[in-house]
Amino acid sequence: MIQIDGVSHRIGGAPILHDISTRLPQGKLTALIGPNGAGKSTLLRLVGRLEPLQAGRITVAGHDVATTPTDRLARVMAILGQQTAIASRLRLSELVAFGRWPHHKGRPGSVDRAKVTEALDAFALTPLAGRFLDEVSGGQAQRAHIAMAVAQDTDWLLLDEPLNNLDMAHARALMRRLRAMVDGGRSVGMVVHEINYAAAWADHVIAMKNGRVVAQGPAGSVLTEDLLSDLYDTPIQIGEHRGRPLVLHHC
Ligand SMILES: Nc1ncnc2c1ncn2[C@@H]1O[C@H](COP(=O)(O)OP(=O)(O)OP(=O)(O)O)[C@@H](O)[C@H]1O
Repeated sequence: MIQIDGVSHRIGGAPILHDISTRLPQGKLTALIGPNGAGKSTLLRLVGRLEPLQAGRITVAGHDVATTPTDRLARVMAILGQQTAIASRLRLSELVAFGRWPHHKGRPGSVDRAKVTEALDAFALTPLAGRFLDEVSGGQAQRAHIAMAVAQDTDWLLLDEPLNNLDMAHARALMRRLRAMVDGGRSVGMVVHEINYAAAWADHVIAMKNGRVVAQGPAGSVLTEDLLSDLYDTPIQIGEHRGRPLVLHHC
């Protein structure tokens, strides 16, 4: 479980997160939803220690993110943030291989190479493995970054808007893969904008607005017409497709 207790955060003096307490359950796919600027990325970055905690406490599978050594934490949790500032003169295979660093610390072995090959294959990147990042499309680069996080082979995987730039087929393939990882015992937390991906695949949903958690629980209990209409300040209807909620908001 990821436990978040009393987390508040300011950027340049401006309050961004207000006393957030929530949890991401173990062995589930958790979707963080909410309008632009709600604080989803900031919260995920604090969990993934991409930003230092200012107030409150976060533990990941019992490891306090404020005090656990980086190499220990990197074998428990992989995080892919929204802004990835990685050198573009890097081949896709090299980028994905970075995911193995916490395991081999500079001396990759056969298991590390196998995991990289597996991750490249899983995201249909094998034919592009020798290309540089600035020689592939936005969606292909996005898949390579996700493959890097998956290659890290951690119990927890945190992804900030991983569906960005992905076409329908690759988005569905990613969600199926994340679902399979969760069904195999891993835990996933992801920021999702396209609400129907949360509706179709998430077990647990955390809804945020104005730096606060406004609802949390099983997908079916959070993805209701009233709650989503309030959350996004827009009229939303909920239908049903194959026993899951289908969110209608296009007209
Ligand atoms: N570096 C920064 N400097 C100043 N304000 C920031 C900075 N980063 C984020 N913020 C502000 O913090 C708030 C929360 O941003 P955050 O990116 O966490 O929201 P979000 O829910 O992930 O939004 P989105 O869906 O648009 O990605 C926003 O009001 C944003 O403008």
